[in-house]
Amino acid sequence: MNAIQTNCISLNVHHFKLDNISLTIPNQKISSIVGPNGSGKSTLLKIISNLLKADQGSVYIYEKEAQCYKNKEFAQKITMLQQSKNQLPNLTVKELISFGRSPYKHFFSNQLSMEDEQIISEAMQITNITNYKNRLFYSLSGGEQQKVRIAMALAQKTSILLLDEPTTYLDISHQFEVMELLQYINKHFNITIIMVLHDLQQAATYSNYMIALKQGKIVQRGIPNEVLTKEFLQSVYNLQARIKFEDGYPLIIPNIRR
Ligand SMILES: Nc1ncnc2c1ncn2[C@@H]1O[C@H](COP(=O)(O)OP(=O)(O)OP(=O)(O)O)[C@@H](O)[C@H]1O
Repeated sequence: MNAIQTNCISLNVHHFKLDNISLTIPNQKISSIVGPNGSGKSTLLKIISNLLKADQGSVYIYEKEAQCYKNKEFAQKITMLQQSKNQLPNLTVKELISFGRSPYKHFFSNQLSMEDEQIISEAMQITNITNYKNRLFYSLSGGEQQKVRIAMALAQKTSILLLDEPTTYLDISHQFEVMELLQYINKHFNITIIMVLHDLQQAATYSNYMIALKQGKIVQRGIPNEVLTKEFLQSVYNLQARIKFEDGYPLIIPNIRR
């Protein structure tokens, strides 16, 4: 079974059109959506996560149409971490993570159950942020904040996690820390991960499947080694470059005139 399937999704936003997107996202794998700025990656992620409604087409989550899920049921299946800039709530780390339990609460209950406490504590351990649990979220560094957001998503106990540019604004070591954490979550908890990434080297290294958009259309999809080629860089990014592998890691070396 696929985690997600979209059938002929289209959406017009002002001068932009997301055009006839049909794709399948494999279950329990890591998939990345790549493509130039403004190609429609975030828009596609928002449609999948029900934050935006397509003009045409349909989204299926585990073979059930997204529109047919009740809100709480949907929030127990899929969650999305949006781009992180300017989202600095005045809450402690633990308070923020406890919001991840909202889809499991009764209408009249605000109390955390023993089970909630255990799940929150486990989410903090996995992401290695237990020491910050009483710190105010806004006082943390960008890398620490991103781990808290991932912990909140883990506490939500969904089987699908969407992330829009999870490593933007992070230094190179925190970028790899986040990618390794996502890989760990995928492997140990079988969570399907779908992320929008700009770094093609990281996308190819950490993903099982890649989808490339350009001007609102899918232009490539497949396993990373087949997608990331010099022809792909030329046609999708208009970049002349060669790709070299060092210990299995792809290095994109642009043709720069010196
Ligand atoms: N609410 C909106 N109003 C007007 N235009 C929008 C809106 N949302 C998206 N767009 C336009 O749709 C196009 C695709 O945007 P989107 O954010 O999906 O691209 P992206 O591939 O994620 O870009 P980036 O890599 O720069 O984040 C852009 O041209 C953008 O300006």
